[in-house]
Amino acid sequence: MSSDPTPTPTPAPSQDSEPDTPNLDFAGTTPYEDYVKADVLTHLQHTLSDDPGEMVFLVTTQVMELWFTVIVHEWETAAKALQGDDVPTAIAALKRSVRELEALNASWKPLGQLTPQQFNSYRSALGEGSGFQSAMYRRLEFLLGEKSASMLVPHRGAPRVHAELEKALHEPSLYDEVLRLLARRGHPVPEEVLRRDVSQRYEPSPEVEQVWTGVYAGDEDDEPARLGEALTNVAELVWRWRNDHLVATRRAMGAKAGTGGSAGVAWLEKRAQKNVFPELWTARSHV
Ligand code: HEM
Ligand SMILES: N[C@@H](CC(=O)c1ccccc1NC=O)C(=O)O
Repeated sequence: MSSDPTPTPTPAPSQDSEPDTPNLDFAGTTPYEDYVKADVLTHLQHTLSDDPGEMVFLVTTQVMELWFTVIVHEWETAAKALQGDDVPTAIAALKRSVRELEALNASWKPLGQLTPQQFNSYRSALGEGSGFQSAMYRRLEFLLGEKSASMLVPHRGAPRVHAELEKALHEPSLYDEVLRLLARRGHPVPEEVLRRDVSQRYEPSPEVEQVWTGVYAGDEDDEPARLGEALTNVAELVWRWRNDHLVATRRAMGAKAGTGGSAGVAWLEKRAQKNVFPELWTARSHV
């Protein structure tokens, strides 16, 4: 009734009256924070200079470290699946890693056109720091077959990192697992390849090249052929990362020596020349 003297109660600002508004009321930290650890992640940006351009250099490096971590996870999933003869699971993980490699490579954008003057504004603050000392990148290279015991040396002072890398050094690479699977499927992979010391760098073999030639000449829908194409996509995108890094470095510092103690661009050029999964490329000449 309009004559009712009782005042209309103001609606309580609770979610009951507005079912579409987000929940604002948490006793402790938000479930988002508990899951994402955004507060930790967004307070790890300790720049070393006063140059405003250093922030994006540091964050890009951190973002790339996170992508390396995801990609290593996918390749370890793929390697384990291959060990269990589960090719579809391996291919699914490799396909995810291809999208992730594309996102990784896209993150070169902010650093791709640094001038020497811009890079110099904070370069000296980096001291002897270098991406060469990235343990996660090293695990990624190890999974591709680029094994090298000397790459563990910089990590002697960090026991957890060293132990993880040492384990990765002695485990078969993703490519070793692929070749073992092909052998189990009746492809003539030589014994010396199957029994190789997996802690050593993988060296291309003419017999393995022949195996891939046979796979490529066969049914394209067969699991080995689909695996070969997924691996070729991975190889191309890793090569692209190395090349984008090389060109960014050439633009930012020319032929100066690297902070990591290498010759810089000349050293990176040599590494970018190498094909990932070499026989997947050379076999194509024989199909
Ligand atoms: C303009 C930016 C960059 C320049 C000028 C540059 C320069 C270099 C140079 C000269 C090297 C050779 C090693 C040495 O330091 O002596 C190197 C290695 C390396 N850098 Fe960078 N870098 C840049 C950005 C990045 C970023 C954003 C990452 C991401 C993590 C990164 C990761 C690496 C890795 C993993 C290596 C070792 C490569 C290998 O072992 O083959 N770099 N970089
Ligand atoms: N190696 C670079 C420095 C550099 O780019 C860097 C330094 C610290 C952490 C990551 C880096 N990225 C790649 O090496 C240089 O020689 O200037």
